[in-house]
Amino acid sequence: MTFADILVPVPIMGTFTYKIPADIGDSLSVGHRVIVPFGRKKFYTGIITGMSNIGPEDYEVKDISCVLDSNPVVRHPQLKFWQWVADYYLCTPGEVMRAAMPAGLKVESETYIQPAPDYEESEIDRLNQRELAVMELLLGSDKKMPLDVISKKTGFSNIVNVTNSLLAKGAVMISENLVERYRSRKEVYVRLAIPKGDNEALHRLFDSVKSGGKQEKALLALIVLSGFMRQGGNVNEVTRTELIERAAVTTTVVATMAKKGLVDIYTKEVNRFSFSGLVAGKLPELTEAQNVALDKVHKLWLDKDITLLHGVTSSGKTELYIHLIDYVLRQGRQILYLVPEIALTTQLTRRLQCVFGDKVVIYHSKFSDNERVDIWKKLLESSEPCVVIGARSSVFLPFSSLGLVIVDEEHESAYKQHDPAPRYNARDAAIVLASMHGAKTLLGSATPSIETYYKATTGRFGLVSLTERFEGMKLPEMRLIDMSDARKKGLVTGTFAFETERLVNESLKRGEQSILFINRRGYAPIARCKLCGYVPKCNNCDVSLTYHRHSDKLVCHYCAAPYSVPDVCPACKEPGIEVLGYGTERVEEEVESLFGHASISRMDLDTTRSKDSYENIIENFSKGKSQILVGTQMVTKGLDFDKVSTVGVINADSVINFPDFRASERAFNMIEQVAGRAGRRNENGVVAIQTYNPSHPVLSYLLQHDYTGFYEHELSERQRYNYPPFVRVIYIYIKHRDQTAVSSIAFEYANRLRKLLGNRVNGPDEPYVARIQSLYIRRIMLKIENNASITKVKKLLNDLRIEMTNQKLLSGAVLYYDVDPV
Ligand SMILES: Nc1ncnc2c1ncn2[C@@H]1O[C@H](COP(=O)(O)OP(=O)(O)OP(=O)(O)O)[C@@H](O)[C@H]1O
Ligand SMILES: [Zn+2]
Repeated sequence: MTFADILVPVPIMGTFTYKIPADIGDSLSVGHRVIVPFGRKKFYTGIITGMSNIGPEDYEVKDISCVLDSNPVVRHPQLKFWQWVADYYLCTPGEVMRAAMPAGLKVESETYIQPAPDYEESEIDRLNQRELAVMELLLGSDKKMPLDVISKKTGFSNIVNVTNSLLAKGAVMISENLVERYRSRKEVYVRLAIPKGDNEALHRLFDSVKSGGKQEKALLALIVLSGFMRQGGNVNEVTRTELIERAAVTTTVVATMAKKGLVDIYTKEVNRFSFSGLVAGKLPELTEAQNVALDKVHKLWLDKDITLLHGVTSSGKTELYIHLIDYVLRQGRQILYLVPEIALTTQLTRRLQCVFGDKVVIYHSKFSDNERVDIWKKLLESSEPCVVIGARSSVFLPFSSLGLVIVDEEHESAYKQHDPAPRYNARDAAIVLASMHGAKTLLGSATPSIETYYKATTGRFGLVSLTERFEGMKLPEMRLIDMSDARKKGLVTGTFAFETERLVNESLKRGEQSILFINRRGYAPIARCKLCGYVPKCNNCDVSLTYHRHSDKLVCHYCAAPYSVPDVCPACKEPGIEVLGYGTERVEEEVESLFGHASISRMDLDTTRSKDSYENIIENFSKGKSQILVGTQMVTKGLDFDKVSTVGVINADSVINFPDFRASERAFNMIEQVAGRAGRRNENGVVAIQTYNPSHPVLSYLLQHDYTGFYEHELSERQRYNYPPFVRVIYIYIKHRDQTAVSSIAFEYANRLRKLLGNRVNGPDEPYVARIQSLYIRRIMLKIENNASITKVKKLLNDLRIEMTNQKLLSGAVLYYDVDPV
């Protein structure tokens, strides 16, 4: 073949054709990784998606620069899946590729700059101040420097402009270098320098070391570890680390032995992800109710590909999954087990490892890039049955024989990626992935999403229910606390009603634990001048800033920009800035003062930035080292603790009052889920729900743990106001630096779209936060009937975008789609 279609990780539609150099033609196939020149100067990693002998005639085709691996790194079905994601979520396959592959597999070029060789230092006074700063930096170092380093060292954010003007003055030249980020891991091994079975040689080895000395110890250890004296078979490979540990000697001893020719030291590339040698254990015995449910799942599998397991909290859904995983592993196939949040992998991994040993593989973003590449390669090289536990991006792994996909907590909005593209929902993508593999999908939840439950009750999905908790535990008692009433009566300290405080205290006295849920991180969500009412806002986003006590900064939760707390109010110049409201930090502080004798942990984005922090917090709480756990939605779902009896929902209203058609659903799920952490192994479970709006309908269903009642109520609302599952929603976002421009572009776009789609088009509106990172935002909502052709609508949207781009009506604007927003 002479030409290859190559997918490049850029947001441009379609693939690109390149010429295959004659000398490598035979070794290439679909899924191979190559480096190709792209644009004026850049190089990218591309994936071959097709090959042919006929090339394009209307333009000159560039050559593939080089081939990166001897075998394909992407499987054929993966490419099909990428294409589906791109088509469905209205983005480019290149964007999907960018999200799908670990960065370590995407070699990219970086721009370097250096002084031009014929540049005279005497010309330096022709440079302006910024140019001068860059030039001095370059002349002071003898190497060429990457642009981003220069930008960091000079503090200039727009380094491209300076570079261009320096180029124009002939002061610098630029070049592109390929940067390979993935580093394979090398391990050092030691072996005896004699053939196995040669006893004479072995004697000679021992003769040449001092009896009772360190070298003799090392020899003995090496013989044991390698199984050198074993009858038959090969010797085991022994790492130097193992050897020096076993023999209690230093590396110098081993090096000396190598010098004397007693042993050989050699290095080998190893996969960071190696099967750990953990052995499998026994399957848990199921209760009768669980067994009935399991049989029902198997029976449904005869004619349904997708089944919903609706089981109340702590009914043992995980135990059921374990049995199904075992069944599929025995068929020699792979399982993908999706969880919405990394926090959930800790307990789950342990539970699964007890049963499946080293067949358990974990994959998520807290792993280093190198580790992720190694897991990718492992799955690529072997089709061994295994179970992969992962967050949403694991749908992109190179599975070869998927037999089952489990989506735990399927209702979770964390399955949806918001930014950047692809804006996919891993639950829905996983269903498609499973069907491409001929695999089954099991969705599990105590509070299924409205869409899923609708499909399950109308026969599209199978439905299996578990209505009882394990060991007949009761669901916890729900207590509404009317905060305005409590405040009136003076029954509140800080943010805690006396009642909540009392419940936590009683738990403590019984030696039990409490979880306190507050939906905001930081110390206080608002800062304000108490004299003039001024509220500091982010310079780039249309939001007020959250005060973080730990760093003593005001932080924007949309762009992460930190600001110092002003000593005097910028508006009235008086020292009047105070902070209002409660976030996790402040609740933690208050808990410390109320329950000083207890030990407290906090789990939120800020306390879980490092790789093992989740594990430590959860581990500490599990083991009873802390008694009270304060946290954001991270503490609400899926965690399994024996001793929690009190759960406090500190501010239910902030969960309920959100301007969005899914607000009620989200509130019901979140509160029912966090309630579900209480009373899993004791009968004392109580949930205190603090609210200023006790008559809100969602709360009345929560009080009864009445999921189906809530579902029916919500479904009729959705029907009345024409929302999913009765229509599909696509949001069209338009962003621009200029407020007037964004308005008129969005208006024009909506008008043209309305001519095509009529009253299916709603808006444009300003979303809740109308400016983020200096871009003003408008949103158009599209509601499409379920029986309409979604393909046609998507084509229409794409055509309209192209038409408006060609007429230069979108210049300066960012436009993207969010399909099935959550
Ligand atoms: N058959 C069983 N044998 C032993 N222990 C069980 C069994 N079924 C459930 N359990 C125990 O009961 C607890 C709750 O089970 P599990 O975590 O699977 O519930 P869940 O339905 O997934 O709950 P949630 O929806 O809250 O995540 C766990 O500690 C689990 O080990
Ligand atoms: Zn901001």
